[in-house]
Amino acid sequence: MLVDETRLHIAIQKSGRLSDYSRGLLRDAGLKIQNGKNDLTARVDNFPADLMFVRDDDIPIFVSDGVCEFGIVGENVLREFSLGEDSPRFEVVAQLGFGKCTLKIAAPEASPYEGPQSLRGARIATSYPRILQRFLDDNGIDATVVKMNGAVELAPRLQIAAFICDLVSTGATLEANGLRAVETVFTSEAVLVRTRKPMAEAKVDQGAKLLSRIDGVLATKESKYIMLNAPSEALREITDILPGAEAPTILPLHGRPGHFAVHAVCQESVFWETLQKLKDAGASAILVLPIEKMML
Ligand SMILES: Nc1ncnc2c1ncn2[C@@H]1O[C@H](COP(=O)(O)OP(=O)(O)OP(=O)(O)O)[C@@H](O)[C@H]1O
Ligand SMILES: O=P(O)(O)OC[C@H]1O[C@H](OP(=O)(O)OP(=O)(O)O)[C@H](O)[C@@H]1O
Ligand SMILES: [Mg+2]
Repeated sequence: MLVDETRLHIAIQKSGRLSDYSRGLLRDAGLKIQNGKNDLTARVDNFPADLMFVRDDDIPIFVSDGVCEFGIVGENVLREFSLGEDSPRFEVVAQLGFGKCTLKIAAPEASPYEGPQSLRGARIATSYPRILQRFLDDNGIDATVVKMNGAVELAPRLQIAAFICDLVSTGATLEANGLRAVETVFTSEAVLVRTRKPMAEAKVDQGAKLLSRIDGVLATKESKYIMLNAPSEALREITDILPGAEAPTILPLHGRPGHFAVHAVCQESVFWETLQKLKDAGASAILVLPIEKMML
């Protein structure tokens, strides 16, 4: 499969925090993925692409080497990889809006903390030694980085280290382990990466198509189609209120002189407060519709 010069290879996490979102995104982009939970690859029936289901840590190297032209991975994993490479050969082509988390340094709840200087001479356990070391260097702190591959939150209790540096989203894991965040090191979300290694012309074209579809999927997530009626004197105020709408369509209403229908694609969230403002400005019959597909 890997020698096929016409099919794209896309690496996504096999099982973990990003797996379902990654599959969901590709499905929304129209790719029919057929495989069982234990398969390591899947052929896409209706697009010239094959999926590789791998550990997330392996995705940067696969994309950098060009074994896979695309990958979906957390910025945290990409950064850790990049800090160990002279010239990683990939580029981030889309921020995907899921897998949002923050790499934080945490300390036992009871221990005192007075800023980064409290880390001097301490042992800090992490699965992200390069990102942590860069943070320490940037802050002029001499500390010992202890590499752990998982269950990092246990390190203080096991007296392996006084501090940890791990991913946090809700904070529930820290709390369950009697820890509190003291420093923010790196903020991350899932991204789509593309190899910088030269690829066959057919793949360049297919890659552009894939990216255009994914951009469309991402755009529809926030976007809504708004329809409303309004008297001519309210049109200016109403079009100013519409969030992220460029060039709305304005059509005369049949049988109601001086009244118009306004149609617009809003590329920002439309909240109830916005609808109230539109109504107060004179709009009526306001409809907000989801957008299923969009090609920009
Ligand atoms: N609590 C969280 N909330 C949101 N996103 C997270 C969270 N924890 C991790 N992530 C993001 O999801 C990615 C995958 O996390 P996961 O815990 O599934 O990785 P893993 O255990 O290293 O999996 P693998 O077996 O693929 O190596 C992380 O690299 C990070 O970008
Ligand atoms: O702030 P929270 O919402 O509690 O999330 C943080 C936890 O999530 C991640 O682990 P995950 O649950 O993905 O398991 P893993 O350690 O096996 O990768 C991370 O390593 C933390 O342990
Ligand atoms: Mg991993």
